[in-house]
Amino acid sequence: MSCVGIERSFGGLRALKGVDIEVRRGEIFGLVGPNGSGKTTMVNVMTGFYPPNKGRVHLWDEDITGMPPAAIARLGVARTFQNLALFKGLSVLDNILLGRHVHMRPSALASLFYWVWAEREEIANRRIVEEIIDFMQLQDIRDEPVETIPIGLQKRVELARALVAEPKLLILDEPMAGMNQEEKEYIARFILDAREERGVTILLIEHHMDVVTAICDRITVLSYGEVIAEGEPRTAIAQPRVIEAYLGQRAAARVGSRA
Ligand SMILES: Nc1ncnc2c1ncn2[C@@H]1O[C@H](COP(=O)(O)OP(=O)(O)OP(=O)(O)O)[C@@H](O)[C@H]1O
Repeated sequence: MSCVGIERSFGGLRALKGVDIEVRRGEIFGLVGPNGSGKTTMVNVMTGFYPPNKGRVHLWDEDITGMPPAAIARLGVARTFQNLALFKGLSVLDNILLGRHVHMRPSALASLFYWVWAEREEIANRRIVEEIIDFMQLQDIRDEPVETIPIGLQKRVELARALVAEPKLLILDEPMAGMNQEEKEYIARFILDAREERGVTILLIEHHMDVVTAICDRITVLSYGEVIAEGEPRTAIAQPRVIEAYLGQRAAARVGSRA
């Protein structure tokens, strides 16, 4: 995916001020930056939730600028959200099955050839869902109501739901938020395996710098809606502008906590 000159404002606030980002096929790409720097807004632009005010978004060779989210999802872009977006009251399995909806046919047409298609589709959907449940090691809790399992596992279910869509590009918005070290390592392993075994390109928004430097091939660092560094993770985060941006945030937090 390549984004060129992306601008996006909310009222008078310029959340993105001409951002260029290129995610190459097959890589694990990190999008980092202090709170409020524009990471989620950028992902919303990429996935069609917020069309940019200026700039173009290409998914490999196709210009997808301004396309609605459902159309972009059908082209192979899946995402998880910063805050969990699972359906309470449904089981783990049903939540994961919902991730297949991008591949389901329009109902009127499907009903015409219902018996032929429905059966074939059902088999295909089940096969991929079972494969992903295995891959994400969720067999033991597949029938549990999703709200009753621990947060770390709920995050894994969300990742599974995104993977059953068989995306070409998977965008993960802070998949490790609120996790302990062991859970973080688990998710990091799954991300690496998703790339190796399933050929998925990954864009990762992540605050844990140890994870970013361990698994990302390249990163872009945003601050106040602008790119302040990019490239190999260790080199990029060691740049003075990046250190300054993060130190500024910590200082602001200290002042805030004293007020
Ligand atoms: N829907 C919106 N309406 C108004 N302002 C918004 C909206 N979405 C984001 N913003 C503002 O745009 C700026 C960038 O926010 P964004 O959520 O993209 O940052 P972020 O880097 O993802 O932050 P965090 O790490 O805290 O999630 C912030 O100042 C935020 O308040």
